[in-house]
Amino acid sequence: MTALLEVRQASKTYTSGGLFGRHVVRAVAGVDFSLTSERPEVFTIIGESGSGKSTLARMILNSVQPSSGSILFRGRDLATIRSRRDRLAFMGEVQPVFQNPFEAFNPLKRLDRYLYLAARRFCGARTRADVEGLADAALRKVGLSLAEVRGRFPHEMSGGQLQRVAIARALVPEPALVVADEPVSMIDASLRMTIVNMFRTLRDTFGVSIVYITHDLATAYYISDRLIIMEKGEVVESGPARAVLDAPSHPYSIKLLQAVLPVGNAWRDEMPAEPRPQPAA
Ligand SMILES: Nc1ncnc2c1ncn2[C@@H]1O[C@H](COP(=O)(O)OP(=O)(O)OP(=O)(O)O)[C@@H](O)[C@H]1O
Repeated sequence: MTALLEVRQASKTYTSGGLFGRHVVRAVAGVDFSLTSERPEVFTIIGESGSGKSTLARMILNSVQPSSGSILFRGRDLATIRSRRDRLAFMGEVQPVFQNPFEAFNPLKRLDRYLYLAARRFCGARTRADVEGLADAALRKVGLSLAEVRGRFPHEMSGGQLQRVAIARALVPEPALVVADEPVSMIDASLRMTIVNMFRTLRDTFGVSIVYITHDLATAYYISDRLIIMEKGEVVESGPARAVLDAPSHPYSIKLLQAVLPVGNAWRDEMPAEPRPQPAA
């Protein structure tokens, strides 16, 4: 069975500066992991700022090319995706969710337009009924509906609601994989769990695999099936989430965990009920 995603010895080096001040940064160094296509999971990439998480995420999304190594989606090397048609097909299967929902949307553009555009672009929807039906179905997966979002501008929503719309937009093409780069770090702390729980629902109810990128061990512990911990571009620890976080062995992971565990425990004990997706209209 072909893997959904394979990251094979992926590395990325950035070079900046001129002839005399050349500066080389090894952002990602020889990262290996794979996600099966048989069972959806939440795979988490943990690391502090500058550890290479976002670069790795961009390589998985095919917006940054590895300097060496390769990334395969359903067995196909992303480097071979060149035509517009192939790129659209790939983007329909692998969708991003970014950190800041306020930056993801133009403040002057109504939110429903983003969903309609995704329906036309990725699903080939042409009629108004089809476009609206797809938008509504995606919004219902995150506990919203088109009636609640139609005609509204970004400033009319809270950060948490906006991030749910951003997730809904990513869900329009029914992707197999969502790559979520720090999706809750800009969200009010009281709403974070709602978003994090949503990823669990996507996995369990809608069969979507999630690559969840975070520096936050508490949410990682709560939702991840497996994880890798990155430091300076390298994977320093990997495995089933609970096993790694309950008994970290690398000095960096131990340090990370000691810094946040008391908060994580308190938070875990106070988890709110999981939000339910709404049935289709
Ligand atoms: N386009 C670029 N040009 C040069 N260096 C870069 C570029 N993008 C990232 N880097 C460098 O690569 C390293 C890894 O950055 P990256 O953004 O992937 O880490 P991160 O773990 O996602 O950090 P953060 O959470 O702060 O975004 C950093 O040292 C960063 O400065």
